[in-house]
Amino acid sequence: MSKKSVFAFVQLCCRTAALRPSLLQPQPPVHLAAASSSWFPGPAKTTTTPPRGRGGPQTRSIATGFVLPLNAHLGGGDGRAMSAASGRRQAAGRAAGTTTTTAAAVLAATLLLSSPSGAVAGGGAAPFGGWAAGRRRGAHAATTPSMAASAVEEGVTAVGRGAPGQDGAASKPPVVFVLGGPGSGKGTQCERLAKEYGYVHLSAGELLRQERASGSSDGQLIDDYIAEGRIVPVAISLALLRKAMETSEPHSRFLIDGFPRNRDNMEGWDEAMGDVADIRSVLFLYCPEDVLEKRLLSRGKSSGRTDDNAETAKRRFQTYVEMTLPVVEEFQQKGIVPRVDGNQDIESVFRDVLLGLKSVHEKEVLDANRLAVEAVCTGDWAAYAQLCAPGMTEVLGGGLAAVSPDESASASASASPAAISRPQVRMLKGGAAAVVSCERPRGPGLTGGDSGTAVRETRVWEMLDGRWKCVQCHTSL
Ligand SMILES: Nc1ncnc2c1ncn2[C@@H]1O[C@H](COP(=O)(O)OP(=O)(O)OP(=O)(O)O)[C@@H](O)[C@H]1O
Ligand SMILES: O=c1ccn([C@@H]2O[C@H](COP(=O)(O)O)[C@@H](O)[C@H]2O)c(=O)[nH]1
Repeated sequence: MSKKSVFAFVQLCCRTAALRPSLLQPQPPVHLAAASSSWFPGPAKTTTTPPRGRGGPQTRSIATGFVLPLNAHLGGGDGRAMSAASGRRQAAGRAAGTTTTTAAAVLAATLLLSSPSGAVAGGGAAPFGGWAAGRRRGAHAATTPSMAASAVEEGVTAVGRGAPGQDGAASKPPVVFVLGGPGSGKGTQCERLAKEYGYVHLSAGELLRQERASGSSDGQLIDDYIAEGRIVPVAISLALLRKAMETSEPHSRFLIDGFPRNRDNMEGWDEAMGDVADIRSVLFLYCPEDVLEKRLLSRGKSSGRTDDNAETAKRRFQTYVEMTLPVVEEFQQKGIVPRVDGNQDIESVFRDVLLGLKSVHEKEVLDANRLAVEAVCTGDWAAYAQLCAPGMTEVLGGGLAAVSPDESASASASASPAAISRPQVRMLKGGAAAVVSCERPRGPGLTGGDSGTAVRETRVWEMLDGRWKCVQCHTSL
């Protein structure tokens, strides 16, 4: 791509950069150790920031990393908010009811044999494709401006699931278990979370029904257990779950609906998956039995499910109370169980589900933010583009000299890993957007200051097509 077309692309980015008004409403005060006024500058403040030095408010193209003047109303923070001291670089950042732990160990071996990848839990070959394959830094680093520009164009079309992981650890697939009584709304809520938040929804019950329908040799056994409202032996359900996880797109985040249902499920999971998946949360939907029964009978009019009848519903509820609730309690003692009232309209339940998953989503945003900072500090614009929304803008504080593409490219080769400090996250829009502020090393893209000092950076993130995408970045120098 020629320099001219890079410039035209950058101009287009600047013109089309549209901040969503809802994100720009003044926010209640937040506790920010330093430079709190630059945490989330309201529109009035941004328009009055005087240009300083050679540029005043500027925007850096995500394509090239070099700095351009920004004529829009976006504005930038006061570059002097960062003191040398505060800106110093800081060092980086389980058969139903009867099996035993021994059975879990046998199960683990069975799962290894049945695993298509032959992966050994916790080591050896990558068990979950992109997750254990590690980070993709370096190899993707653009080394010339035109490579960076085309990487952006590819990145823009490559956004969505399947793009590089947004998880800082990037070695274990994140999992949220979803538990609750039969008919409490687990499937309904998971479907929506999957659609809007990019999770892969794995219903253990649905996997069992599919296995039964597939003509599997376990079909009759599965049928009997389901019709009786009992819990299928863990070796079967877990092998199905594991296979589904392994064959999902790389870097998927999983919602596992209706599992683990008893202690054996739990032990089986720990044994086989404890080292290869990261349980982030156990979402629990509670609902009175009479409501559950009504829902199941109503669903039974069209579902075709052999267990959607009054008799099986009663048995399922009993199994839930005797077997599943103790599992929920165990997770609760670990402090990872958001409890949501499932006896509300679907919309209200979803709102509470999002509140329940707030800490999970906060961690995701912080991880994405860390990856973005690393990409900027190492000049890995291809990786950066994957984390940014199309038309994303960057506003830099005053006093900057533009870095040339060549400087950016050569600096990327020698850049050290980025460390961020004092990250602050605030979730917005019911959890679909967030603002993250942190301090970071200056990185290769910024010149004109003491290279040993840090800069304060505030990024606005939005959940777009199931991925966290940076829609704007303000950097105070
Ligand atoms: N909040 C709600 N209010 C009213 N009806 C609901 C609500 N949530 C789900 N339903 C309905 O109740 C029935 C059961 O919901 P859903 O299948 O999501 O529950 P589940 O917990 O996944 O059930 P199971 O464990 O039996 O698979 C469905 O017909 C669904 O449309
Ligand atoms: O891990 C599991 C999940 C499900 N079952 C059996 O399937 C039915 C239906 O499950 P839903 O989650 O309600 O779709 C359940 O009553 C169990 O019999 C299981 O054994 N183990």
